[in-house]
Amino acid sequence: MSKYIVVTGGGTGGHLKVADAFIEELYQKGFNIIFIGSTNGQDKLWFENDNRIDKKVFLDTKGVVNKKGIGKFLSLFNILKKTFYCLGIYYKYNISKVISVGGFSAASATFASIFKPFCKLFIHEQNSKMGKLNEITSKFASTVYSSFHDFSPIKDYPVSHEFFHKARIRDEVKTIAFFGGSQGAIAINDFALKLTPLLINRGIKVIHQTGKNDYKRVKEFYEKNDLNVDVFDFTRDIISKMNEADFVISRAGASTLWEMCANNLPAYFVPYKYAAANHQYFNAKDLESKKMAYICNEDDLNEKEFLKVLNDIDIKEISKRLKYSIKPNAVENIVKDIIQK
Ligand SMILES: CC(=O)N[C@H]1[C@@H](OP(=O)(O)OP(=O)(O)OC[C@H]2O[C@@H](n3ccc(=O)[nH]c3=O)[C@H](O)[C@@H]2O)O[C@H](CO)[C@@H](O)[C@@H]1O
Repeated sequence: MSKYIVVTGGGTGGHLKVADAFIEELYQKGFNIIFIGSTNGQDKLWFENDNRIDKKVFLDTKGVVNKKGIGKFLSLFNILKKTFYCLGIYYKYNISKVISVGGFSAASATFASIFKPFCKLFIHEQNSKMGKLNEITSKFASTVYSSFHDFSPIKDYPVSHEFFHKARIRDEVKTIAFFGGSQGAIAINDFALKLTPLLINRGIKVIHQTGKNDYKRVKEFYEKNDLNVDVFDFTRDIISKMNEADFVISRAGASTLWEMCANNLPAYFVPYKYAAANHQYFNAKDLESKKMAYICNEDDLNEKEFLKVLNDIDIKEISKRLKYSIKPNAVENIVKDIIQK
């Protein structure tokens, strides 16, 4: 068997974080890793200088789903062209297993795995609703892994061990964090600007991740109003921020959501309403229906309503329930399963 294995996919932090978990586990197991992503999105930022990866390929591909007419046709044609390029790589390195974490970055490498005889495709779907690419290619996959779907042989989500190691049951809300996901969320930032003065008045500490594009505006607001907030655009050390927080107002991207579960950190989710098939809402709904989270539509965000929740919340009970919502070692178990197949 070839010791080379392909990991593909990316675009946003949610996909890349899972790709990173696979890369680390495969690296620990002594595999030679080929990563295939895109020049568009954040793939290069995450993996261009990564020494665990033997070969990095960044293809000039873009998404197809939101395009129309000739634009859609050209994107599809480009993906097809790059599919043949990936096939060349698969033959050269005798690839027999491809792991896709989805996103448009994964398209060409995933199709190539379907075209190559005796090459097996494994998909990790992060969300409660399947992405378009995964929906199409899952029919050809050996196994599809998902934390939200019962067909998955392993339902735990690949979350770094440190979120489990540093988990703690919250018993009082002393610190509240605002998280906008890997790109930040203006709706959450706007809400933070209204809510933070009220929280600070109550003696609550505030942490705020704004995303790159809105950082300046938010930081200036806090400075101008003399509000002492731990504000940053993006951090590589999100675990420290999560660990310090007792309650979080957050987008419901899958990686963030499961990391908070692993850390036993209760959340008030504000799903991104334009996410494909409204998947962020359904990601959060799964937890809310088990009384492990709150959900608020971004158009309904209201400080008074939030403060009511804050007065009534049994933070300890929710935090305790979260402890049983996810188990560690998901990526180890998935990789073991892939190796056996
Ligand atoms: C707008 C959109 O379509 N977002 C999608 C994207 O979200 P997004 O890229 O925001 O993904 P997630 O919330 O799943 O993951 C973000 C990752 O970045 C990390 N992080 C975040 C902030 C920070 O300062 N530092 C840091 O390291 C988080 O800990 C997490 O691991 O992919 C997810 C997984 O497919 C989907 O569920 C989301 O719906």
